[in-house]
Amino acid sequence: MSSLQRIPWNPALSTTERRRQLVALALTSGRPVALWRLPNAEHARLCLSLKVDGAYVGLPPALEPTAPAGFAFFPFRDSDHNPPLFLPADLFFDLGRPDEIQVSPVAAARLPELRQRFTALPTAAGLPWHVSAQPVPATATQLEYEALVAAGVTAIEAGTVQKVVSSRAVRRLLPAGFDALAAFDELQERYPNAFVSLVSAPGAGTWLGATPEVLAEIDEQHVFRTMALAGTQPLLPGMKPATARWAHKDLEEHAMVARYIVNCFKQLRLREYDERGPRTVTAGQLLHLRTDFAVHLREVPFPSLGTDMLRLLHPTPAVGGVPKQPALEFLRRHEGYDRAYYAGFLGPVNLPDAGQSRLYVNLRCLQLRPQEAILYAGTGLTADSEPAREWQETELKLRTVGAILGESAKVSI
Ligand SMILES: C=C(O[C@@H]1C=C(C(=O)O)C=C[C@H]1O)C(=O)O
Repeated sequence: MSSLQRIPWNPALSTTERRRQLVALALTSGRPVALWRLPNAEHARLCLSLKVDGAYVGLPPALEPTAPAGFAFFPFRDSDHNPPLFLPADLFFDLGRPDEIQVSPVAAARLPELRQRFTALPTAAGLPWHVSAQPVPATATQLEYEALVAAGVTAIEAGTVQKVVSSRAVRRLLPAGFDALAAFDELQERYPNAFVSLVSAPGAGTWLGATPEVLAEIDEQHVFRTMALAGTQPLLPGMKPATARWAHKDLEEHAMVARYIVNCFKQLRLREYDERGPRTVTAGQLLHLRTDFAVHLREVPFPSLGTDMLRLLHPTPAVGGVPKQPALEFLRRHEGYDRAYYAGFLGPVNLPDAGQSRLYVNLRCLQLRPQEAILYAGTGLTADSEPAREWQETELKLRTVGAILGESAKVSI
């Protein structure tokens, strides 16, 4: 367990400049950095790792309070191309407490050197964000995406799968003068109830997003939570979430995710969970159906519940399908591109304190490249899916993170 030590810190810089220079400290020395803002929180937090290869791990992180503190960044599918990352918290900065910085024993031992490097950093230079070494993914045209949806429906009709979540990538030019930190701030402002993140790591590249979906969290009250989030419609002017009506297809798609979560609890022989929903929630300009699950960890003798559930849950049928393996196999064969960290999961583990972890599904996100952004979106398919409507749903989902790119052009290939 890495016990962080609080150190008073008062450089002659504003909070925003402190954040920027900490990011610069990481990036100019080839190190990973993560910046995030929890739903409905006022301030963002930042975690920086000193050891680059300490970051590469195979398994999803352990969430017990005794496990290392850091930031998890996991791909949709574990592969050499997209390594699962865990960024140990060597430096932890809470923008709500800008006059202190928390350091691991490793960082504490190197403080004089770190302070010196920090002070010597230029303040106006561009930031050398990490760029993924993987090729830019193939992007589907409307025709191609609709053919993928049709293939999914055929697989459902044939009984190979009950549900599968198809997705696609889109390339957009970055607007002139694009600044990833300013974009992060814009996402915070636009989406107060989303988990907003900006992660840059060697091997993974740089990812920015605002997701509505909790995968696994343990809060300060020792409550484990997860959710089924599936079923989507646009939030139209004058519409109230409480009176939204849902199509049979959405209810069915949602029920499959909720049932999957209940099955994960069953596999662990845990009966003491609280289930609420489904109810309608807003996520940007969209409405979703959501069922919340909670377990009071003080009331069940199950200290590893968070860790075990995380391993069973990912990827849930909100982003993969049912049954899991045939759905993943369908996607591997038909989807035609590498999702990389889209639909993976990310978030702080044992931060800001031991016993608190918050992992989210990496949705409504983009990958940053030097001149362009790659945006990702998917839709759950059932037997009733209509290809043109599913395309339209991906267009709507792309607007969440796409909003920060303004009217920037699509990259035509
Ligand atoms: C796959 C995405 O979203 C997921 C799929 C949803 C659906 O099919 O209705 C809804 C929310 C998310 O669980 C995405 O945003 O790319």
